[in-house]
Amino acid sequence: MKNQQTVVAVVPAAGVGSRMQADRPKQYLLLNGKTILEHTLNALISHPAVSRVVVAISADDPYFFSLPVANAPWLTVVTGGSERADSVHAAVITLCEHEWALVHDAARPCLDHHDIDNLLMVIEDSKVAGGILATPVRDTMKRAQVSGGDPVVRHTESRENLWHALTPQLFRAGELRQALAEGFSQDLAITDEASAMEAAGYRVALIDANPANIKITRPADMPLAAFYLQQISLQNQ
Ligand SMILES: Nc1ccn([C@@H]2O[C@H](COP(=O)(O)OP(=O)(O)OP(=O)(O)O)[C@@H](O)[C@H]2O)c(=O)n1
Ligand SMILES: C[C@](O)(CO)[C@H](O)COP(=O)(O)O
Repeated sequence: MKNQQTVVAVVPAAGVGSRMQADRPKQYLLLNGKTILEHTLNALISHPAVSRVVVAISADDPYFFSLPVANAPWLTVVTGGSERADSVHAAVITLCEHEWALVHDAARPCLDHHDIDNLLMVIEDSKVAGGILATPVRDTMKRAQVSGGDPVVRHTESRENLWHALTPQLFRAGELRQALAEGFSQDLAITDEASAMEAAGYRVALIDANPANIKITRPADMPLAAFYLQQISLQNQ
């Protein structure tokens, strides 16, 4: 069937980056001479399996169209929404239903092609609807007791079979679009594509991935991401 193996990257880039406390949304902060968003778009479109990219930006984004990449023939721009899931949905509805949506945070520029290769293998796995890059939790996990003052430990959570979900997350566009719509209608907290797919009853593969694929969230993440980007650049030489 047409489009069954076509992979389209979907990049939610409409956030404000409030936790970064910068003078602009974090995806437009510079790392090693380029914006975080440019690094992320390049990491995706330079992979041979990625045919094109759909990026969701905020309606009042004053930065995006000043970037050289804004005129790329392989790039489609849509208007994002109030939550990340709304931005993803706005992009996914532009795909054909049998195309594969490779959804990846704009804020994760340290993505290497080896991890994309491993994730794409789920396309051949009939036992799952898709998959996500993830890393096993390393630290002891504490549940906090919130009682108005400084947080204190309520209890220690078991970290057995506990993983950090990363992105990209890969699903058929038609199934993901439907799962997101159902999640919206049920007021689900959809913080990643897999949570919508899980709620819709699909099996989702966990693909053990490079922990360098961090989501740039707070100022302390910037020097670490700069280092990881340099390491990826050296590996690709
Ligand atoms: N309404 C939104 C919110 C977030 N995102 C995107 O989703 C990704 C992951 O979200 P997060 O790291 O939370 O980014 P922000 O929401 O911008 O950060 P913060 O929560 O600190 O404001 C980011 O690339 C962000 O641009 C989006 O496209 N649309
Ligand atoms: C999608 C994600 O990056 C997986 O860990 C994460 O859920 C995004 O959360 P955020 O609060 O929108 O950054």
